[in-house]
Amino acid sequence: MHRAADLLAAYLPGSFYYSSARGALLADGVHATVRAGHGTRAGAAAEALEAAAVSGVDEPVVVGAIGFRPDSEASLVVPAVVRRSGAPTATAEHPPAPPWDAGAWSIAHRPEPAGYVDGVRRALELIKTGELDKVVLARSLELVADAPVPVPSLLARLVLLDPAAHAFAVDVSAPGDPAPRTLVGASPELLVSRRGPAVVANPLAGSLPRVADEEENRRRVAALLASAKDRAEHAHVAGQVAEVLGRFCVDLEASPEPVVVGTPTMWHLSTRVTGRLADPADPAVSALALAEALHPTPAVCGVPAERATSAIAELEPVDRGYYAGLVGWTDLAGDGEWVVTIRSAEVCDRTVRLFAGAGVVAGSDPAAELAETSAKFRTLLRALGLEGVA
Ligand SMILES: C=C(O[C@H]1C=CC=C(C(=O)O)[C@@H]1O)C(=O)O
Repeated sequence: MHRAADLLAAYLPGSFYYSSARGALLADGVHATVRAGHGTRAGAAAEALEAAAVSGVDEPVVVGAIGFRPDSEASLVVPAVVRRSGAPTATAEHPPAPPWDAGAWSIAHRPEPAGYVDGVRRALELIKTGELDKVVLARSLELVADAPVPVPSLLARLVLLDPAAHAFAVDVSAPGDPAPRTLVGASPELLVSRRGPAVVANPLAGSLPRVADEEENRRRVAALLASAKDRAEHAHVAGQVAEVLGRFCVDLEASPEPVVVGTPTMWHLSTRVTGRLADPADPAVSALALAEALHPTPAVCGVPAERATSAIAELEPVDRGYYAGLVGWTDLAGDGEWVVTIRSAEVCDRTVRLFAGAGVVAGSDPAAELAETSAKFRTLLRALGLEGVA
C-alpha cells in the first residue's frame, strides 16, 4: 500500500488516477485495450481480465471512461501496473497555487447564457405538451490558455480542494487529437460500487449553489428539502436507480426521504441505495455491468430516456463527449466503483472544455437553471484559479 499523497504526486498524463473515500488507484501502461460497443463492454472487460490473469498480470483491473451517448467513445484498458493507497485526506497543506496566470485565458460560452435560457424554455414546452417529464440540459465553456495546461497540477488542486470527491484523470486521446487528451474532474455522484455481494449507489438531483454565508446555507438546505420541484426532479433518479438495481439485488433499501449533501460549491438532494446481489458468483454482474445497466440515469439524461436523449441532441449545440458518462474501475472478482462524469473537463494542450447541466422539470425557472450550471462550473474553475468567469 502506498501513501495517497505519493500516488497523486506520481500521476503523469497518460496514467489513470481515481480516488474516493474508498481509496486511490494509479494505473500506468497498457497491458490490453478493451474494445467493445454499447451493452457489451462489461463482457469484454471480463474477458480481458481473465486473459490478463492467465498471462500473469497480478490482480488485473479494467480502468477508464465511457462517454454519454450509447454509441459514444470509450477508453477502457487493462493497465500494466496498478498502485493503490488509502483515501486522500484533508491535509494541512494548501493546494498548490495554480501554476498559470488567470489573465492568460480566453473564454467562449457554448451556447451563450441567453441561448441556454432559451433551451430551458423549449424544454419546458416539451414538458408542457407531455412529451417529457424531465430532461437535463447542459452547456459548456471552452477555455484556451496561452500555454499547455499542466494536468497534474489541475488534478492535484481538484483532489486537495475536495478530498471527499471522486476525483479522476483518464487518458481519452483519440486519433486526430493534436495532443494527448485527458478527462479530469471531481464528481460527487457515485453511479454504483460493488464489493463482494454489496452494492451501493448514491443518486443526486435537485440542487442549490453553496455560498460563503453559513446562515444563508442553512436556509438553502431547508429550502431544498422543502422544494416540491426539486423533490420531483430527484425522485425520477432515485426511482430509476432503485428499479434497475432491483433487477440484480435482494434486500434493496433506499432511504424514503432524500437528505442534503454538500460539496464545496453545491448542495444536492441525495438518496443512498443499497442492496445485496442475488447471485454474486454470476460473472455477468460486475460493477461495470451494473454501471452499464444504470447509465444514463435521469441525473444526466431524463424521463422518458429516449425522448430526453433526442431533446438533448436537439437543444445542446456541443456534443457531450465524455461528460455525463461514467468513469471508474472493475476487477476480476467483479468488484469496482463507477461514478457519473460530472464536474469534469476535457483538457487537450492549451484547451479546457467544461460542461455543466441542470435537471429541468415542470416548475423549473430558466434563470435559476442558468445560475445552477454556473455554480456547477465552479468545481473546475476554482481548481483552475478562474472563479467568477461563468
Ligand atoms: C448534471 C449535473 O449534475 C447532476 C447531478 C446532481 C444534481 C443535478 C441537478 O440538480 O440538476 C444533476 O442531475 C452536472 O453537474 O453537470
